[in-house]
Amino acid sequence: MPPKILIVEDTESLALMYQSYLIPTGVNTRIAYTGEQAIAALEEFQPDLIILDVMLPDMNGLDILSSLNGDNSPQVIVLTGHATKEMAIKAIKLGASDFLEKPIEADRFRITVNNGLKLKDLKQTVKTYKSTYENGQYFDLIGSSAEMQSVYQIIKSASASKATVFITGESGTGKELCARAVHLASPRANKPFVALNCAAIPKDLIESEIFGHLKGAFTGAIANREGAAGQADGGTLFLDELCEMDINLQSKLLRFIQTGCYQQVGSEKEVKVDVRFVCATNRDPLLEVKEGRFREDLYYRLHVIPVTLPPLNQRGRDVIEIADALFKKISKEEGRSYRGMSDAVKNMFLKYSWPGNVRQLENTIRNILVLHNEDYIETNMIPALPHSQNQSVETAASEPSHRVKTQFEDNTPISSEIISIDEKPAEFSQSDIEPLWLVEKRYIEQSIDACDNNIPKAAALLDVSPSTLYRKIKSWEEMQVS
Ligand SMILES: Nc1ncnc2c1ncn2[C@@H]1O[C@H](COP(=O)(O)OP(=O)(O)OP(=O)(O)O)[C@@H](O)[C@H]1O
Repeated sequence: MPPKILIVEDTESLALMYQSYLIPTGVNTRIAYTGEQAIAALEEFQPDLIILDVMLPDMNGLDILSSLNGDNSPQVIVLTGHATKEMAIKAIKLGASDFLEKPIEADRFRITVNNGLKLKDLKQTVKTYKSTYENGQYFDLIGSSAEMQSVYQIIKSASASKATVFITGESGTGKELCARAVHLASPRANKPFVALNCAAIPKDLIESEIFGHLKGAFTGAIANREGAAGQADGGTLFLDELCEMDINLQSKLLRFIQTGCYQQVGSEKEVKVDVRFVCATNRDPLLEVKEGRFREDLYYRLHVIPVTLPPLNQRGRDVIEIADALFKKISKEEGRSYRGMSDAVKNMFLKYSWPGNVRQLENTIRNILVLHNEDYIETNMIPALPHSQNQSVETAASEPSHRVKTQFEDNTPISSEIISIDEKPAEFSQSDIEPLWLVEKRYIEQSIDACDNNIPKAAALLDVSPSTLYRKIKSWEEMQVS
């Protein structure tokens, strides 16, 4: 795909002249005559380079320059008719890659643009190089265990191809981070990465979320809207919790994957895009196929490069590496300082089973940092961690004190919230027993209520992902319908 260049210049004759200088180089250009048009084009056109006039009718071009700070920001060449040394220094300090004074001669203009594009490529290469497995980290995925290294290896091998990556793994194992790594390792890295969580979007809106809609296509469609497929053109479309997608919509998705073409809701017109698909599920996709909830042909179409993320408790010392990185990151976010953690804390982290995987570890670390001021993490600061199903209750309950302690195999007490079995209600009889799903439903509903219907917040406190709650709510609704 040719590089995209945005020319921001309010004098039409100059803008057209710059455009004509660039035509022989084969780049794709767009003109913005005002600051407002430039800001809209940044979002929509996603240029690799901007030629930016400083004096715009509605704003100063340097304000646009200073708002560009993302990793994938375009290179900027600033143009001015009244160059002062101070302004040049200011523009370079704000991140401009070069500065040209008007009137600009064609060859000089082309060389500067060409250098800017080379710099952009170099920046991307450095970024990819730096992010490729280094110090136990591959892009944003932390962990140097053999299990994770083989995941990195698969992503690397598949990076140049457009083949679909199918990620499976328990909730909280990092499927979304993995999908981002697939995108960042690929030649599409500086194009959009669009993530869509199929479980979090109501059934009747998902088609329009993926394909977009025309104004008036359904009640509430008050304007035309581009869907995720259109936004991801040239880049990567990540379909998270894919197995939750309605079976009827799966056939439209299959067609889209096969042909790259789709129709917006309410439109007959075919739209063609170039998208790489990455999808993820925490279900067993073959079981979903077997039970008729997931189309077999779609499964085989998508299941080209499978990546399985291991549960955190199968990644050896990764838990320490991730905990250390998260302590550093979250302490900064919370304005706390962090010096390190004791060996006893590391041991606890290594022995605990982490049923909620990295998400649970992240929540635990935030809890510690919010509730304690100390910068060195000791065992008494770790909150109570829930038992997972594979923990033998007997082991814990058979302690002399009849206390359920923790899941740590050395039975180290870790919390002020240790539950005493002796404290359970004495008169609990068979008639009090309710179906487990009902108890869970009531508890989740109460939790959502307590969080003023804020599902993501309730999910964080319940230590599950929001999609888990959306999925459960959906299944209860379906039970009511049938
Ligand atoms: N290897 C890792 N290194 C650092 N952080 C991680 C790693 N894996 C996951 N995380 C962090 O853990 C959290 C959960 O990760 P993510 O959302 O990618 O999991 P998931 O498998 O997609 O979960 P779900 O299936 O519930 O949607 C995120 O905040 C993510 O940044």
